[in-house]
Amino acid sequence: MTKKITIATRESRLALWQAEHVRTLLQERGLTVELLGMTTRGDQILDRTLSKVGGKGLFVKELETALEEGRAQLAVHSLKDVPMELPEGFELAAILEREDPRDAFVSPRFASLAELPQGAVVGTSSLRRVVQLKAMRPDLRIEPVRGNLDTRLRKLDEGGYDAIVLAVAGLKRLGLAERIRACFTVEEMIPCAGQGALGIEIRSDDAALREALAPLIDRPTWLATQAERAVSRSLGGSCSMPLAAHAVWAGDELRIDVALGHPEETGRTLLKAQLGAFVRSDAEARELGERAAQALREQGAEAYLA
Ligand SMILES: NCc1[nH]cc(CCC(=O)O)c1CC(=O)O
Repeated sequence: MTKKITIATRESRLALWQAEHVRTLLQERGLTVELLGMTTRGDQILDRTLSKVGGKGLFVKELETALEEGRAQLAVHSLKDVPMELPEGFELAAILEREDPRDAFVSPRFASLAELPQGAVVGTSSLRRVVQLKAMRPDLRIEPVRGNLDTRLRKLDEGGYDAIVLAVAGLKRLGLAERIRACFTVEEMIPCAGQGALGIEIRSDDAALREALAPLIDRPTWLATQAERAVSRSLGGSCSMPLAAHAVWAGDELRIDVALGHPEETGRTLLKAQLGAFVRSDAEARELGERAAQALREQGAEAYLA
């Protein structure tokens, strides 16, 4: 592959960091890479709740059109924003080594969730975070906060919230780690499927590029996120549901933690399960995820799925 490769990317600071990161990795392998910045529908309507306007797929659609039209050859995504089923003709060619998958507690005044006074206002628009926060602290008032990372931090600093919850990985990538007051453990606040990992999407017919990207695949992350995404897919696949799924390796064993809350009655009992298996293949990883989804069903998940 001597041809130039173009990466289609959203223009948020986080998306650009991620695209630059992949550019550097490819340049280190001797490839010539440039970026094509694009504003997606998702970026244009950041003030409305995403689940109400069509979900996270809005962020990837325009990038896929650029791949389809040959204006770019690959797109870099936060894996957690990638729908469970990609459209016909596209695939994830690589998943990179996962960064810190935890969620962060960010506050100008309080050092941790435990220090928040009764009835404090916490900002998050993620239903997954809402249901887990309510399970820990039913007294909190949880308010939506939308926008990219810089916008959300600004809204916190302007005094609209006592604290907000954000992904550690995004804050670290943007050099904002000093804003983190405390990190939730992955058992306290189970991350969503794919959190902290980057996925590289290509056209399925681009075999040469698939081969060029293969060395970037981190096999442990690949298998762990296959299991996590299988949970979501098995329960109906919407990325806006209050579902958490996070898998970690303990030697050759992959252990997965899952949690499901109710999308409207967010204070309802959180369904939780923890399973493990020795996993060597994609099929075994997906089977673990499906068993975890089944464990949630046995606890009554159907009543929680709209
Ligand atoms: N939903 C937005 C989004 N997509 C990816 C990240 C951070 C990076 C990651 O988790 O991989 C964030 C910000 C956040 O959830 O706080």
